[in-house]
Amino acid sequence: MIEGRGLTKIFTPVSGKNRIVAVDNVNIRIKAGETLTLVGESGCGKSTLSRLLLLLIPPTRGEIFFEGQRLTGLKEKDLRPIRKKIQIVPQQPESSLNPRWKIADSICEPFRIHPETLSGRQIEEELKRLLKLVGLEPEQATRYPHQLSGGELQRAVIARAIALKPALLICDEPTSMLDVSTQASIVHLLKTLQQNLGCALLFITHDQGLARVIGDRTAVMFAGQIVEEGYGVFDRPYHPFTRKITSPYYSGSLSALEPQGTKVPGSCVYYQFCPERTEKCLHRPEIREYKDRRVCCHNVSPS
Ligand SMILES: Nc1ncnc2c1ncn2[C@@H]1O[C@H](COP(=O)(O)OP(=O)(O)OP(=O)(O)O)[C@@H](O)[C@H]1O
Repeated sequence: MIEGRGLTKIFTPVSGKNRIVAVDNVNIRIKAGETLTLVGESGCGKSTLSRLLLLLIPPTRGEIFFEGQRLTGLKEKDLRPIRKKIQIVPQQPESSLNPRWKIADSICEPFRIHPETLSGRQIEEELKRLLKLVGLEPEQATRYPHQLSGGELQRAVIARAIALKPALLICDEPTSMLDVSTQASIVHLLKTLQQNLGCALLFITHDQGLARVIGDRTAVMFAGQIVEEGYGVFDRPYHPFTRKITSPYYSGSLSALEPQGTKVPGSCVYYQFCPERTEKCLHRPEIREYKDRRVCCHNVSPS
């Protein structure tokens, strides 16, 4: 349904020095109705990859296809109908809702942006349906964002995101600002909605525990690259980085990675930290199929 080929995003500061390769030659594919969990530590490029797929920023290199249509290079007017089909549930619901608007107005915003979808009376009916779907009371929709809890706000944002019946819902750390019990109810809601609507879900998180709960296919990102992708990634990690982060001794932060030497330009992105590196790793590996996986490592060794 959506596919990124060779996606690369390089941010260049005004000074022109110290360019940041936020996403580095990523191939990603999400099929209709499936869930892909994208997991990786802070700063590895997860949000940048999601912004590329949402067509919010152009790739430096690479192409995006949606339902077989090549999107890169399309004019804005041609992208408009596609934008409706790819929606986001962001990390901080309050910053994506207008504080001066009632919740109902925010939820119905997509119908104003795309007036060809619904009008007048239909919008009122649809609002009632959306509120019910996400578990909000009609009375809560008459309030302003500061009058709702974090979990309620996230439900409102989800209602807005599904209003136009998207084919792909990108959830960028949607529960990281919520307490544990609210997290669980929002994850449950997203999975239920996905089943009911039949949309695909790209669930981005740095929380491995959450990624395990979401299940399905998982992609592990490190330094702008997808280093491993497939089913059962956490139970049977193939890549040394996945093995490191799934080890019971991993503290859950990149600072726990111990450099084994200095960075070598052109080497594998994990070379500096990899205890299993060999001479071959001085040359960057391509991601390749291995049994039920795609792994970016010269020394793939299933555990
Ligand atoms: N607009 C930008 N200009 C310059 N650098 C950027 C920009 N956006 C992101 N970056 C850099 O790109 C890298 C990847 O950032 P990104 O936000 O995609 O990571 P992330 O994995 O989503 O992190 P987090 O989990 O903390 O949100 C980081 O080094 C970040 O500082």
